[in-house]
Amino acid sequence: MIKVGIVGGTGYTGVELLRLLAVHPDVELTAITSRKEDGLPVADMFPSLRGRVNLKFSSPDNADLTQCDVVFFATPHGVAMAQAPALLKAGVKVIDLAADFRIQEKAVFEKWYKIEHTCPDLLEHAAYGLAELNREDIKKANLVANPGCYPTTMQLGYYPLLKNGLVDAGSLIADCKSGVSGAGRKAEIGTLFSESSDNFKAYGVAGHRHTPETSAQLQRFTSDKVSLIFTPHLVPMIRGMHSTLYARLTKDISNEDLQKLFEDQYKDSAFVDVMPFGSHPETRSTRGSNMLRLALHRPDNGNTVIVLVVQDNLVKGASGQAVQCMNLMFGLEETTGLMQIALLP
Ligand SMILES: NC(=O)C1=CN([C@@H]2O[C@H](COP(=O)(O)OP(=O)(O)OC[C@H]3O[C@@H](n4cnc5c(N)ncnc54)[C@H](OP(=O)(O)O)[C@@H]3O)[C@@H](O)[C@H]2O)C=CC1
Ligand SMILES: CC(=O)N[C@@H](CCC(=O)OP(=O)(O)O)C(=O)O
Repeated sequence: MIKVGIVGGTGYTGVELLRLLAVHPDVELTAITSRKEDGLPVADMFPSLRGRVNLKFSSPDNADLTQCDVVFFATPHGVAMAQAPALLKAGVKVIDLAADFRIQEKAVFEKWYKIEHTCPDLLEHAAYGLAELNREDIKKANLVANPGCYPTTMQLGYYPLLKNGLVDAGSLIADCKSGVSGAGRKAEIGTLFSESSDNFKAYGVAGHRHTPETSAQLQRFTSDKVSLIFTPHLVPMIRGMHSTLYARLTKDISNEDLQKLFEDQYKDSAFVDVMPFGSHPETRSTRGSNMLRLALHRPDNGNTVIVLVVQDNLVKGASGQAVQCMNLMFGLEETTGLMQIALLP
Protein backbone atom coordinates (compact mmCIF):
# COMPACT_ATOMS: atom_id res chain seq x y z
CA MET A 1 0.00 0.00 0.00
CA ILE A 2 1.18 3.53 -0.77
CA LYS A 3 1.31 5.65 2.38
CA VAL A 4 -0.15 9.04 1.50
CA GLY A 5 0.07 12.38 3.30
CA ILE A 6 -2.01 15.43 2.41
CA VAL A 7 -0.95 18.91 3.45
CA GLY A 8 -4.00 21.17 3.33
CA GLY A 9 -6.73 18.62 4.00
CA THR A 10 -9.46 21.15 4.79
CA GLY A 11 -9.55 22.91 1.41
CA TYR A 12 -11.55 21.97 -1.67
CA THR A 13 -8.76 20.14 -3.48
CA GLY A 14 -7.72 18.53 -0.17
CA VAL A 15 -11.15 17.07 0.52
CA GLU A 16 -11.41 16.02 -3.13
CA LEU A 17 -8.14 14.10 -2.70
CA LEU A 18 -9.64 12.48 0.38
CA ARG A 19 -12.79 11.49 -1.53
CA LEU A 20 -10.72 9.84 -4.25
CA LEU A 21 -7.98 8.31 -2.11
CA ALA A 22 -10.28 6.92 0.60
CA VAL A 23 -11.51 4.35 -1.95
CA HIS A 24 -8.26 3.93 -3.89
CA PRO A 25 -7.33 0.23 -3.65
CA ASP A 26 -3.58 0.81 -3.27
CA VAL A 27 -3.56 3.73 -0.85
CA GLU A 28 -3.35 4.00 2.92
CA LEU A 29 -4.12 7.53 4.11
CA THR A 30 -1.46 8.24 6.70
CA ALA A 31 -1.37 11.94 7.58
CA ILE A 32 -3.69 14.87 6.86
CA THR A 33 -2.77 18.34 7.99
CA SER A 34 -4.58 21.50 8.94
CA ARG A 35 -3.18 24.43 10.86
CA LYS A 36 -6.60 25.42 12.19
CA GLU A 37 -8.15 22.02 12.91
CA ASP A 38 -5.28 20.22 14.67
CA GLY A 39 -6.76 17.19 16.50
CA LEU A 40 -10.22 17.27 14.90
CA PRO A 41 -11.38 13.98 13.34
CA VAL A 42 -11.49 14.50 9.57
CA ALA A 43 -15.00 13.00 9.38
CA ASP A 44 -16.27 15.56 11.91
CA MET A 45 -15.51 18.29 9.44
CA PHE A 46 -16.57 16.28 6.38
CA PRO A 47 -19.41 13.86 7.30
CA SER A 48 -19.29 12.49 3.73
CA LEU A 49 -16.10 10.72 4.88
CA ARG A 50 -17.63 9.11 8.00
CA GLY A 51 -16.70 5.44 8.14
CA ARG A 52 -14.18 5.91 5.33
CA VAL A 53 -11.49 8.15 6.84
CA ASN A 54 -10.68 7.58 10.51
CA LEU A 55 -7.73 9.94 10.81
CA LYS A 56 -7.55 13.24 12.67
CA PHE A 57 -6.11 16.43 11.24
CA SER A 58 -2.68 17.21 12.59
CA SER A 59 -0.78 20.46 12.47
CA PRO A 60 1.77 20.60 9.61
CA ASP A 61 4.45 21.19 12.26
CA ASN A 62 3.65 17.96 14.12
CA ALA A 63 2.79 15.64 11.24
CA ASP A 64 5.57 13.20 10.49
CA LEU A 65 5.34 13.33 6.73
CA THR A 66 8.60 11.43 6.28
CA GLN A 67 6.72 8.21 7.11
CA CYS A 68 4.74 8.70 3.87
CA ASP A 69 5.66 7.41 0.42
CA VAL A 70 4.09 10.44 -1.22
CA VAL A 71 2.84 13.80 0.03
CA PHE A 72 0.28 15.91 -1.83
CA PHE A 73 0.38 19.66 -1.21
CA ALA A 74 -3.17 21.00 -1.61
CA THR A 75 -2.03 24.36 -0.30
CA PRO A 76 -1.58 27.94 -1.48
CA HIS A 77 1.39 28.77 -3.68
CA GLY A 78 4.66 28.90 -1.74
CA VAL A 79 3.91 26.19 0.85
CA ALA A 80 5.27 23.16 -1.01
CA MET A 81 8.57 24.81 -1.86
CA ALA A 82 9.29 25.25 1.85
CA GLN A 83 8.92 21.53 2.62
CA ALA A 84 9.69 19.71 -0.62
CA PRO A 85 13.50 19.73 -0.35
CA ALA A 86 13.50 17.92 3.03
CA LEU A 87 10.82 15.44 1.98
CA LEU A 88 12.60 14.59 -1.26
CA LYS A 89 15.84 14.14 0.67
CA ALA A 90 14.04 11.70 2.97
CA GLY A 91 12.93 9.70 -0.09
CA VAL A 92 9.31 10.91 -0.09
CA LYS A 93 7.72 11.73 -3.44
CA VAL A 94 5.96 15.10 -3.71
CA ILE A 95 2.98 16.20 -5.80
CA ASP A 96 2.22 19.91 -5.59
CA LEU A 97 -1.24 21.06 -6.64
CA ALA A 98 -0.12 24.68 -6.51
CA ALA A 99 2.22 26.44 -8.92
CA ASP A 100 5.56 26.25 -7.07
CA PHE A 101 7.18 23.94 -9.64
CA ARG A 102 5.08 24.58 -12.75
CA ILE A 103 7.12 27.40 -14.26
CA GLN A 104 10.72 26.56 -15.07
CA GLU A 105 12.03 30.13 -15.00
CA LYS A 106 12.46 31.48 -11.48
CA ALA A 107 12.10 35.12 -12.56
CA VAL A 108 8.84 34.42 -14.42
CA PHE A 109 7.43 32.56 -11.40
CA GLU A 110 8.38 35.38 -9.05
CA LYS A 111 6.93 38.05 -11.35
CA TRP A 112 3.50 36.38 -11.50
CA TYR A 113 3.24 34.89 -8.02
CA LYS A 114 5.00 37.66 -6.08
CA ILE A 115 6.79 35.05 -3.94
CA GLU A 116 10.52 34.43 -3.83
CA HIS A 117 11.33 30.92 -5.07
CA THR A 118 13.38 29.34 -2.30
CA CYS A 119 14.48 26.14 -4.08
CA PRO A 120 14.97 27.00 -7.77
CA ASP A 121 17.44 24.12 -8.11
CA LEU A 122 14.46 21.74 -7.90
CA LEU A 123 12.64 23.30 -10.86
CA GLU A 124 14.50 21.29 -13.48
CA HIS A 125 13.75 18.07 -11.58
CA ALA A 126 10.00 18.65 -11.48
CA ALA A 127 7.85 16.83 -14.03
CA TYR A 128 4.87 18.78 -15.34
CA GLY A 129 1.90 16.65 -14.31
CA LEU A 130 -0.20 16.56 -17.47
CA ALA A 131 -0.16 12.79 -17.98
CA GLU A 132 -1.63 12.80 -21.50
CA LEU A 133 1.33 14.82 -22.80
CA ASN A 134 4.09 13.99 -20.33
CA ARG A 135 3.49 10.42 -19.19
CA GLU A 136 7.06 9.11 -19.35
CA ASP A 137 8.55 12.01 -17.35
CA ILE A 138 5.92 11.62 -14.64
CA LYS A 139 6.64 7.89 -14.31
CA LYS A 140 10.28 8.68 -13.45
CA ALA A 141 9.65 11.74 -11.29
CA ASN A 142 9.95 12.21 -7.55
CA LEU A 143 8.51 15.72 -7.78
CA VAL A 144 5.44 16.58 -9.84
CA ALA A 145 3.96 20.00 -10.56
CA ASN A 146 0.25 19.44 -11.07
CA PRO A 147 -1.02 21.81 -13.80
CA GLY A 148 -3.44 24.66 -13.19
CA CYS A 149 -7.06 23.95 -14.04
CA TYR A 150 -7.41 26.37 -16.96
CA PRO A 151 -4.02 25.33 -18.42
CA THR A 152 -5.16 21.70 -18.49
CA THR A 153 -8.07 22.53 -20.80
CA MET A 154 -6.03 24.84 -23.01
CA GLN A 155 -3.13 22.42 -23.49
CA LEU A 156 -5.22 19.33 -24.23
CA GLY A 157 -7.38 21.35 -26.64
CA TYR A 158 -4.58 23.05 -28.55
CA TYR A 159 -1.97 20.27 -28.52
CA PRO A 160 -3.03 18.28 -31.64
CA LEU A 161 -3.41 21.49 -33.66
CA LEU A 162 0.01 22.88 -32.71
CA LYS A 163 1.90 19.62 -32.87
CA ASN A 164 0.68 19.02 -36.42
CA GLY A 165 1.37 22.59 -37.56
CA LEU A 166 -2.24 23.17 -38.54
CA VAL A 167 -2.85 26.57 -36.97
CA ASP A 168 -1.23 29.96 -36.64
CA ALA A 169 0.40 29.67 -33.21
CA GLY A 170 0.17 33.45 -32.92
CA SER A 171 -3.63 33.43 -33.19
CA LEU A 172 -4.69 31.53 -30.07
CA ILE A 173 -7.61 32.92 -28.08
CA ALA A 174 -9.00 31.07 -25.07
CA ASP A 175 -12.29 32.17 -23.54
CA CYS A 176 -12.64 30.16 -20.32
CA LYS A 177 -15.18 29.89 -17.50
CA SER A 178 -14.77 28.39 -14.05
CA GLY A 179 -17.12 27.47 -11.24
CA VAL A 180 -16.57 29.26 -7.95
CA SER A 181 -14.85 26.31 -6.22
CA GLY A 182 -11.87 27.16 -8.44
CA ALA A 183 -11.15 30.01 -6.05
CA GLY A 184 -10.80 27.64 -3.06
CA ARG A 185 -12.60 27.38 0.27
CA LYS A 186 -11.08 30.39 1.96
CA ALA A 187 -13.40 33.30 2.76
CA GLU A 188 -13.33 36.05 0.15
CA ILE A 189 -15.91 38.66 -0.74
CA GLY A 190 -15.90 37.75 -4.44
CA THR A 191 -16.96 34.18 -3.72
CA LEU A 192 -19.78 34.95 -1.27
CA PHE A 193 -23.13 33.52 -2.38
CA SER A 194 -24.67 36.96 -2.83
CA GLU A 195 -21.72 38.14 -4.93
CA SER A 196 -21.12 35.19 -7.20
CA SER A 197 -24.58 33.65 -7.67
CA ASP A 198 -26.96 35.16 -10.23
CA ASN A 199 -23.95 37.04 -11.60
CA PHE A 200 -21.34 36.61 -14.32
CA LYS A 201 -18.08 38.35 -14.97
CA ALA A 202 -14.64 38.17 -16.51
CA TYR A 203 -11.57 38.69 -14.36
CA GLY A 204 -7.81 38.85 -14.82
CA VAL A 205 -8.26 40.15 -18.37
CA ALA A 206 -5.13 42.30 -18.23
CA GLY A 207 -3.08 39.29 -17.17
CA HIS A 208 -3.64 36.02 -15.36
CA ARG A 209 -0.88 33.77 -14.01
CA HIS A 210 -2.16 30.84 -16.05
CA THR A 211 -1.09 32.63 -19.25
CA PRO A 212 2.68 32.23 -18.69
CA GLU A 213 2.22 28.63 -17.51
CA THR A 214 0.14 27.71 -20.56
CA SER A 215 2.21 29.66 -23.08
CA ALA A 216 5.43 28.03 -21.89
CA GLN A 217 3.92 24.56 -22.23
CA LEU A 218 2.28 25.27 -25.62
CA GLN A 219 5.62 26.56 -26.87
CA ARG A 220 7.05 23.08 -26.33
CA PHE A 221 4.68 21.74 -28.99
CA THR A 222 5.71 24.03 -31.86
CA SER A 223 8.71 25.93 -33.23
CA ASP A 224 6.44 28.83 -34.23
CA LYS A 225 6.08 31.67 -31.74
CA VAL A 226 3.05 31.10 -29.53
CA SER A 227 0.83 34.05 -28.69
CA LEU A 228 -2.08 33.29 -26.40
CA ILE A 229 -4.88 35.56 -25.25
CA PHE A 230 -6.60 33.99 -22.25
CA THR A 231 -9.66 35.46 -20.56
CA PRO A 232 -11.08 33.70 -17.50
CA HIS A 233 -14.64 34.19 -16.24
CA LEU A 234 -16.38 33.26 -13.02
CA VAL A 235 -19.69 31.44 -13.60
CA PRO A 236 -22.35 30.99 -10.93
CA MET A 237 -21.91 27.27 -10.44
CA ILE A 238 -19.88 25.32 -7.91
CA ARG A 239 -17.85 22.86 -9.97
CA GLY A 240 -16.99 22.85 -13.61
CA MET A 241 -14.93 24.54 -16.25
CA HIS A 242 -15.74 25.34 -19.88
CA SER A 243 -13.07 26.58 -22.26
CA THR A 244 -13.79 27.81 -25.78
CA LEU A 245 -10.51 27.75 -27.70
CA TYR A 246 -10.11 29.56 -31.03
CA ALA A 247 -7.32 29.24 -33.60
CA ARG A 248 -6.82 30.12 -37.27
CA LEU A 249 -6.16 27.17 -39.58
CA THR A 250 -3.19 27.60 -41.90
CA LYS A 251 -3.48 24.26 -43.71
CA ASP A 252 -6.18 22.87 -45.92
CA ILE A 253 -7.72 20.02 -43.93
CA SER A 254 -11.15 18.44 -43.98
CA ASN A 255 -13.33 18.30 -40.89
CA GLU A 256 -13.13 14.50 -41.01
CA ASP A 257 -9.31 14.58 -40.95
CA LEU A 258 -9.31 17.16 -38.16
CA GLN A 259 -11.59 14.96 -36.11
CA LYS A 260 -9.47 11.86 -36.83
CA LEU A 261 -6.34 13.71 -35.75
CA PHE A 262 -7.85 14.39 -32.31
CA GLU A 263 -9.26 10.87 -31.99
CA ASP A 264 -5.89 9.33 -32.87
CA GLN A 265 -4.04 11.63 -30.50
CA TYR A 266 -6.16 10.67 -27.50
CA LYS A 267 -7.09 7.07 -28.33
CA ASP A 268 -4.91 5.76 -25.48
CA SER A 269 -5.94 8.50 -23.02
CA ALA A 270 -8.72 7.15 -20.82
CA PHE A 271 -9.55 10.60 -19.47
CA VAL A 272 -9.89 12.54 -22.72
CA ASP A 273 -13.14 12.01 -24.58
CA VAL A 274 -13.15 13.34 -28.15
CA MET A 275 -16.85 13.80 -28.83
CA PRO A 276 -18.37 13.71 -32.33
CA PHE A 277 -17.59 16.75 -34.51
CA GLY A 278 -19.95 19.64 -33.76
CA SER A 279 -20.99 18.39 -30.29
CA HIS A 280 -21.65 20.71 -27.37
CA PRO A 281 -19.96 19.23 -24.29
CA GLU A 282 -21.56 20.16 -20.98
CA THR A 283 -19.72 20.71 -17.72
CA ARG A 284 -22.12 18.41 -15.90
CA SER A 285 -21.00 15.49 -18.06
CA THR A 286 -17.73 15.67 -16.11
CA ARG A 287 -18.95 16.59 -12.60
CA GLY A 288 -17.16 14.45 -10.01
CA SER A 289 -15.23 12.50 -12.67
CA ASN A 290 -11.67 12.72 -13.96
CA MET A 291 -12.89 12.98 -17.55
CA LEU A 292 -12.17 15.92 -19.83
CA ARG A 293 -14.42 16.11 -22.88
CA LEU A 294 -13.78 18.10 -26.01
CA ALA A 295 -15.47 18.75 -29.35
CA LEU A 296 -14.38 20.44 -32.57
CA HIS A 297 -16.30 23.05 -34.53
CA ARG A 298 -15.61 24.98 -37.72
CA PRO A 299 -18.18 27.72 -38.34
CA ASP A 300 -19.19 27.97 -42.03
CA ASN A 301 -16.32 25.62 -42.88
CA GLY A 302 -14.06 28.66 -42.68
CA ASN A 303 -10.52 28.92 -41.42
CA THR A 304 -11.37 29.24 -37.73
CA VAL A 305 -11.31 26.07 -35.68
CA ILE A 306 -13.01 26.08 -32.29
CA VAL A 307 -12.31 23.49 -29.62
CA LEU A 308 -14.84 23.27 -26.79
CA VAL A 309 -13.39 21.68 -23.64
CA VAL A 310 -15.09 20.80 -20.35
CA GLN A 311 -13.80 19.32 -17.12
CA ASP A 312 -14.45 19.33 -13.39
CA ASN A 313 -11.93 21.87 -12.09
CA LEU A 314 -11.54 19.94 -8.82
CA VAL A 315 -11.00 16.52 -10.46
CA LYS A 316 -9.23 16.56 -13.85
CA GLY A 317 -8.36 20.20 -13.11
CA ALA A 318 -6.71 19.38 -9.77
CA SER A 319 -7.06 16.36 -7.44
CA GLY A 320 -7.98 13.66 -9.98
CA GLN A 321 -5.09 14.72 -12.17
CA ALA A 322 -2.81 14.55 -9.12
CA VAL A 323 -3.96 10.99 -8.34
CA GLN A 324 -3.43 10.10 -12.02
CA CYS A 325 0.19 11.28 -11.58
CA MET A 326 0.58 9.30 -8.35
CA ASN A 327 -0.57 6.16 -10.15
CA LEU A 328 2.08 6.66 -12.82
CA MET A 329 4.82 7.48 -10.28
CA PHE A 330 4.13 4.21 -8.42
CA GLY A 331 3.83 2.00 -11.49
CA LEU A 332 0.07 1.51 -11.15
CA GLU A 333 -2.48 1.51 -13.93
CA GLU A 334 -3.09 5.21 -14.67
CA THR A 335 -6.83 4.85 -14.18
CA THR A 336 -6.73 3.16 -10.75
CA GLY A 337 -9.33 4.67 -8.43
CA LEU A 338 -10.37 7.22 -11.04
CA MET A 339 -13.09 5.58 -13.09
CA GLN A 340 -16.06 7.35 -11.47
CA ILE A 341 -18.82 8.38 -13.86
CA ALA A 342 -20.00 12.00 -13.70
CA LEU A 343 -22.96 12.89 -11.49
CA LEU A 344 -26.23 13.76 -13.23
CA PRO A 345 -28.23 15.96 -12.94
N1 LIG B 1 -9.77 24.91 -6.46
C1 LIG B 1 -9.38 24.51 -7.67
O1 LIG B 1 -10.22 24.27 -8.56
C2 LIG B 1 -7.93 24.37 -7.99
C3 LIG B 1 -6.93 24.68 -7.09
N2 LIG B 1 -5.62 24.52 -7.43
C4 LIG B 1 -4.56 24.87 -6.49
O2 LIG B 1 -4.56 23.91 -5.41
C5 LIG B 1 -4.14 24.53 -4.21
C6 LIG B 1 -5.23 24.32 -3.15
O3 LIG B 1 -6.41 24.90 -3.63
P1 LIG B 1 -7.79 24.84 -2.84
O4 LIG B 1 -7.97 23.48 -2.26
O5 LIG B 1 -8.80 25.35 -3.76
O6 LIG B 1 -7.50 25.89 -1.68
P2 LIG B 1 -8.29 26.10 -0.30
O7 LIG B 1 -8.15 27.53 0.03
O8 LIG B 1 -9.65 25.53 -0.44
O9 LIG B 1 -7.45 25.21 0.74
C7 LIG B 1 -6.15 25.51 1.09
C8 LIG B 1 -5.68 24.51 2.14
O10 LIG B 1 -4.31 24.80 2.49
C9 LIG B 1 -4.18 24.88 3.93
N3 LIG B 1 -3.16 25.92 4.16
C10 LIG B 1 -3.27 27.25 3.90
N4 LIG B 1 -2.13 27.87 4.17
C11 LIG B 1 -1.26 26.94 4.60
C12 LIG B 1 0.10 26.95 5.06
N5 LIG B 1 0.79 28.10 5.08
N6 LIG B 1 0.67 25.80 5.44
C13 LIG B 1 -0.02 24.63 5.41
N7 LIG B 1 -1.32 24.54 5.00
C14 LIG B 1 -1.92 25.68 4.60
C15 LIG B 1 -5.58 25.23 4.43
O11 LIG B 1 -5.85 24.65 5.68
P3 LIG B 1 -5.52 25.30 7.09
O12 LIG B 1 -5.71 26.77 6.94
O13 LIG B 1 -6.45 24.65 8.05
O14 LIG B 1 -4.09 24.89 7.34
C16 LIG B 1 -6.47 24.49 3.42
O15 LIG B 1 -6.64 23.15 3.80
C17 LIG B 1 -3.93 26.01 -4.52
O16 LIG B 1 -2.57 26.25 -4.76
C18 LIG B 1 -4.73 26.21 -5.78
O17 LIG B 1 -4.22 27.27 -6.54
C19 LIG B 1 -5.26 24.01 -8.62
C20 LIG B 1 -6.19 23.66 -9.54
C21 LIG B 1 -7.61 23.86 -9.32
C1 LIG C 1 -12.27 30.70 -10.16
C2 LIG C 1 -10.86 30.98 -9.75
O1 LIG C 1 -10.59 31.91 -9.01
N1 LIG C 1 -9.92 30.16 -10.23
C3 LIG C 1 -8.54 30.28 -9.91
C4 LIG C 1 -7.72 29.22 -10.59
C5 LIG C 1 -7.63 27.93 -9.83
C6 LIG C 1 -6.39 27.15 -10.16
O2 LIG C 1 -6.18 26.40 -11.08
O3 LIG C 1 -5.44 27.36 -9.40
P1 LIG C 1 -3.91 27.61 -9.43
O4 LIG C 1 -3.31 27.68 -10.75
O5 LIG C 1 -3.81 28.92 -8.76
O6 LIG C 1 -3.35 26.48 -8.71
C7 LIG C 1 -7.98 31.64 -10.36
O7 LIG C 1 -8.35 32.14 -11.40
O8 LIG C 1 -7.07 32.09 -9.69
